Amino acid sequence: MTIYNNLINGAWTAGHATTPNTNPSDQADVIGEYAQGDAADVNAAVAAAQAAFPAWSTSGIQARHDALDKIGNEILARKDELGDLLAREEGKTRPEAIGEVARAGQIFKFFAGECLRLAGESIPSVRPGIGVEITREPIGVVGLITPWNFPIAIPAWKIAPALAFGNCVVLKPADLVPGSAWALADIIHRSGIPAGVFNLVMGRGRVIGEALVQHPDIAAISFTGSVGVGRGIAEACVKSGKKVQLEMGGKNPQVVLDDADLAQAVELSAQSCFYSTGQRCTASSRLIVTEKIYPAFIEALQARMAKLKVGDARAAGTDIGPVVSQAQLEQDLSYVEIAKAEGAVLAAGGERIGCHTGSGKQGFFLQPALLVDSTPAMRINREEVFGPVASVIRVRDYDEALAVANDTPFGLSAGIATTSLKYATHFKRHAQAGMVMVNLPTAGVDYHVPFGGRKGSSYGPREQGRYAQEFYTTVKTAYTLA
Ligand SMILES: NC(=O)C1=CN([C@@H]2O[C@H](COP(=O)(O)OP(=O)(O)OC[C@H]3O[C@@H](n4cnc5c(N)ncnc54)[C@H](O)[C@@H]3O)[C@@H](O)[C@H]2O)C=CC1
Ligand SMILES: O=Cc1ccc(S(=O)(=O)O)cc1
Repeated sequence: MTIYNNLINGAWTAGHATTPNTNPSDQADVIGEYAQGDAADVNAAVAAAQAAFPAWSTSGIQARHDALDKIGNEILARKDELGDLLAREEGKTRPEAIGEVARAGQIFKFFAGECLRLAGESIPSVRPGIGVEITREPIGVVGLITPWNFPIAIPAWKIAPALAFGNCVVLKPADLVPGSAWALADIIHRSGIPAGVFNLVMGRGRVIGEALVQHPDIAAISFTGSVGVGRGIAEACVKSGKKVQLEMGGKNPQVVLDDADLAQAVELSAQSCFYSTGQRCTASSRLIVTEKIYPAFIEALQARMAKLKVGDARAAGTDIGPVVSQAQLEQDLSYVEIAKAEGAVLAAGGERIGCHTGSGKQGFFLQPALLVDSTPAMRINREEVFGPVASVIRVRDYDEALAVANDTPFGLSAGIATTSLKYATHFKRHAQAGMVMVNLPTAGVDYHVPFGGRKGSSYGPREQGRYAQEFYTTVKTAYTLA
């Protein structure tokens, strides 16, 4: 079995132990053994990054552009192979996984361009004879902590802006999916960037993640994952004066109005609730449907769900791959039971199934679940499930739909299906979410525009696009006597 080590100061370094990376479509398939680091590895990685920072932060923008562009090109050239690895370790279908890898490549190429576009301002002083310049500088060594649901795109969308703006990086990928992060680290390592600028430390969140968050030489932490862990990280960062950026959960509403195009509303709901096995922070999990279209919508959605093919992530024709892990499968199933106990009616799916390939593979397969007649106060409508489980709430009209959509502690993404310009315009302005979709699934975002939410979903500056510079740079104001 191949052993994949950590990357510290430009050298592949063994951890104190290794963990098998297994395939959620088939637990008998072990992809490799991945290093488990410890606090000493974090200390070594941070020290290497600190040492590399003075040269990298003042290196020319052409050199940084060229390195990021080269990384992006290799990712794109290898998207099929890397996509297959991603589907194997995380359980997205192969086309979804290849799409995610392509996104990662495009992100590196976008931020290669951003190296050249970072600009300052020159402003006259209120005092005659003085010039004022406002510039952006790198912040130092950044700790990046990433989740399992986008094993290459989320590392990419944190690493690329960090490096573009002259920071050094220690990446701690999710314990469940180290393979794609390791492959990305290998590409970055071979791109020619100096030793120590980028470091990879794999291992447990409680060990590696906490050591990064507590480290005095880490200037900033960017985290994507669960609300509980995110809040703890924010508290620790505020205490120690670190900059912090969090992307956490969602309970994204999809409103369907009486005047919606029924076929379009059903398709976008099926896509955003169930594709990628519902394991996207942008997935919709609450379908808020006005009363006249409700019966036809439920019937058509059930018919659409009956056509979804659940199976091995890498098999041709699979629509919905496995749930990522046994623990996540148990969480999904338990929410179906909680919803039923609270009075919702299971109208489709919701049970664990064997693999459709008939090969006897031991995977975590769940038939996508639809719960109808649910009410806003039920736990299924308040807590993030993070699986292919959707609940439907019947409402009278647009006003009630908007109120229910906003009645959540989260605010990442919100969607509306309507043919009315009036309601679409009103919803765009009044939905309490960082991202709003009209006649589109709540999931499915571009890589070159800001990504992030409100309320309990996000904290700190936005990720992605040119807005990423807000987190990965610090502003300097310089006064010069002419
Ligand atoms: N919003 C999102 O994109 C995501 C949300 N989730 C939610 O979180 C739930 C649990 O999934 P997990 O993978 O366990 O998420 P998690 O929040 O535990 O893990 C995310 C990352 O944080 C690290 N981590 C864990 N504990 C840490 C700590 N004390 N200090 C620093 N870093 C730590 C993990 O190793 C991983 O790299 C899911 O069921 C889902 O509801 C999970 C993944 C992504
Ligand atoms: O990388 C994070 C990420 C990527 C894609 C999406 S979406 O499925 O397009 O909404 C969400 C998060």
